[in-house]
Amino acid sequence: MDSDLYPSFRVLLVDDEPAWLRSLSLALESSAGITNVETCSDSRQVLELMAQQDFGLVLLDLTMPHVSGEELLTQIGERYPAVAVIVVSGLNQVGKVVTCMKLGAHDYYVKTDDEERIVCGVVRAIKHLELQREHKEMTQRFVSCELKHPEAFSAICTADRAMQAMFAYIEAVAKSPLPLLITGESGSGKELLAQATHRLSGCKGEMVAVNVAGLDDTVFADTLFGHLRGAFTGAEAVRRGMIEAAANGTLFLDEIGDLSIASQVKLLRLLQEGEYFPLGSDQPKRLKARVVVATHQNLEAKVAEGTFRRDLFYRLRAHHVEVPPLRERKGDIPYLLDLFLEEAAATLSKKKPTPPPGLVQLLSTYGFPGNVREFKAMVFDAVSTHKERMLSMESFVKSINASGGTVAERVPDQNPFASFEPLPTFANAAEYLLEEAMSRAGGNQTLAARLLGISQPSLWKRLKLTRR
Ligand SMILES: Nc1ncnc2c1ncn2[C@@H]1O[C@H](COP(=O)(O)OP(=O)(O)OP(=O)(O)O)[C@@H](O)[C@H]1O
Repeated sequence: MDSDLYPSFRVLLVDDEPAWLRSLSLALESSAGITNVETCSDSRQVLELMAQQDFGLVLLDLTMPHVSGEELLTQIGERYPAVAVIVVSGLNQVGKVVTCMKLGAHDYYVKTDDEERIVCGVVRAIKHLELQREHKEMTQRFVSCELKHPEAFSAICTADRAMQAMFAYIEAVAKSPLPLLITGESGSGKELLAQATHRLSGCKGEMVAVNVAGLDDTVFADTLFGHLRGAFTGAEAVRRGMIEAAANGTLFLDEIGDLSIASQVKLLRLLQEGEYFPLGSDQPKRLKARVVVATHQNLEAKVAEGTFRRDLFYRLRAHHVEVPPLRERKGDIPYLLDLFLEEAAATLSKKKPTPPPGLVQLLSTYGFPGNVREFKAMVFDAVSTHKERMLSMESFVKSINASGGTVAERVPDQNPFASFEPLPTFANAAEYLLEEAMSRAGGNQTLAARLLGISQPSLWKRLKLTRR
């Protein structure tokens, strides 16, 4: 990109009249030095162009053949919420202006307006976007810095770099009024992160958690919005909704990926309009809570298959963190083991047991489909049944085998045989592998078998063959 171009992002002018496009680009350049401009006279090409280049601002005509300006405005708003759109139309109608502003237009000008006015509006929009980009960059810079409030994350035990970066991001966006989406596998710690976000938000109210999975649409509306007395048969008293309970605090909606389409519409309207009606009331109430949502589902895939609304998805992921599964942060295993041994011993009024040598290595070979929750339950189970000073490996091996014994995927970065010339024979390679596994497992056959992803009898047979 030519650094002499202004602004740093591209500005797209869309109009079916090439003469108007030429005249407007000339005015932008001569009056305001705006040179980073692209023009497009075919509305069908707009989204394709936007997918290819970094546009920050679009000047959009409304009445065009093929795709109308209003339709484009909607699609740009959905796909590129950070891009500002200024409508420049021949239509001088208040109704049109209101519709466009509702669809998310940044500003509206009539073509007959003084050209200078339009240029000034574009300059203002560019300044606004530059500030926004600067803010975003600052936020990203925060991510690499140390935490200002590590105590907010004290309940989350981790030494993982990706987790630390996520904490820094959460610190940077915790005070934002926009929603935060927390994704990650079940049991990976999403609710703990929601609590940390609430603590950092500085909000005086409570964090109110609602698990929306399995709520039918009426129960969802009643739970969130509440109702007046007599709103429906059986509504004998006023019910305060969870939104009100979370006023000046955080409304945490868990399992958002399971929300029915009808309830998705209600949630979208709540976020768009910032107000809601308790059932049976025609008096709107304001949403005064920060909304944080979580799911273990892949929302992008759900949007693609049509079971989650695209517009709601974009609204919810104004800020987004993805919690890595435990198998991708194995370095946390010894710390979590120590924490859970301590917690289990305290809960069960026992002395904290010593973990057997090789336990961390055994656990590192396991994929933990249930993540930290599963690990915690495993440790509590082992501590509750143990009798000696040293914890037995047996309970862990049983738990792993009972869950199907998934061995974590371990693909070496490089083929270890790539540099061999000549190649070892199959028997030689197997022998070296067995020897290495036994040495790493400290002679423990159960562990060595897990390291190799084979059963213990199968390991025993192979050892017998090689030792002949
Ligand atoms: N890093 C961690 N340190 C200590 N405890 C943790 C950690 N991560 C998770 N836990 C514990 O694991 C359990 C599950 O955590 P949490 O409920 O936050 O997971 P989740 O991702 O919200 O699960 P779900 O998707 O099922 O709602 C809780 O008991 C929590 O305290």
